[in-house]
Amino acid sequence: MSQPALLVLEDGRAFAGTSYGATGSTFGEAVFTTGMTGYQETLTDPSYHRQIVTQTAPHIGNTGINDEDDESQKIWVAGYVVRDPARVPSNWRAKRSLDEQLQAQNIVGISGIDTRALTRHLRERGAMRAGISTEILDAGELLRQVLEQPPMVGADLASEVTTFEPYVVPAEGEKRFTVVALDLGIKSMTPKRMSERGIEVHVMPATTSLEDVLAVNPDGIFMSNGPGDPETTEHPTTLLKQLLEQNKPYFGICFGNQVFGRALGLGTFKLKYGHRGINQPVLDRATGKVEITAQNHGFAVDAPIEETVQTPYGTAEVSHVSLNDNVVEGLKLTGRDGRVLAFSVQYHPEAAAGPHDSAYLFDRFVELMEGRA
Ligand SMILES: NC(=O)CC[C@H](N)C(=O)O
Repeated sequence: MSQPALLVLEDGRAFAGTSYGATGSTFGEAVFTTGMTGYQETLTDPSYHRQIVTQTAPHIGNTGINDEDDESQKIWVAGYVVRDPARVPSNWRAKRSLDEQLQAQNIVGISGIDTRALTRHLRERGAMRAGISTEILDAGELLRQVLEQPPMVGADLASEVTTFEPYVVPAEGEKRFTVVALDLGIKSMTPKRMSERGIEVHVMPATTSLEDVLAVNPDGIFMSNGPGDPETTEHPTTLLKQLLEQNKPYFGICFGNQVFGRALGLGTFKLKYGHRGINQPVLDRATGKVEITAQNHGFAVDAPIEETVQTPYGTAEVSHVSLNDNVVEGLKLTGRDGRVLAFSVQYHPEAAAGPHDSAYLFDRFVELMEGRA
């Protein structure tokens, strides 16, 4: 049964609506995503841990929930904000409604609010802490609790989403390469995209030691997407520095781009409201081609776009930029031998959900390993 629900932002702006999914109270960073489709992949992306996600698309839930498209074992968003939920889901793969799935996983949501006004507010004021409740309908009291929550800046969250035990995703067809994928919040489509290319992927916990990485004799190293502030990635950053020192080819996605930036000595910083959606234009600076990409990031690498950066491992440069706001969307490192050693992107070539324009990056990783095999 739907009940009254309240959403309060940390600056006091409040939206009254109707409960969606589970009842109760929840807190997190309020962000918005512009994806018209792909809500199942969004909800189950571990990078959304501790975030209250607003969908700018007004109709959500139309295709229900299926048993194939989850990007991890569960829904990670802290809360969910939808304008107008589908009353009757309809899709040949649907097994249940989104509302039922949110309830089953105890995810508190709110519907029936003006998500356009909320999005415009977040664009103007920036992503901020928020709370949704069906129990505390007094805005002042809910605000008091919102202000007690920890901010996203400084949040070390990879340890809360990473796998406890290593596991192997076998290569499809003939095995060509072995890759260690450090799981900072990995989406299941990422190892799949590698295994399709003959890569045996050893997914390992975020705290894995250099010895344990080298024990499987990897041809390449991968670091995944993940939640939280990249300034807290001390262990993965140190590990990556050691692996670059040993000339191990590297590919990183999203958090893996930020870890790479930090390993190269660059800084990271929080964007005002981030990039989230599956319609984000990115320029490949080497080819001049534009890709439409899937994105979900609130932080970015601080690097000079027109200049190269000298690092202990070779020369680094910005390979991709956002065409919306010029934010760094990719990095490339040319090793001391003059060949590309490592690269990463801030966006999501695994495209789950999202357009497949950037799938070539997985091929580029294969080429990188071929060149160094
Ligand atoms: N999807 C991700 O890997 C996000 C990385 C990081 N947590 C950010 O918000 O920028």
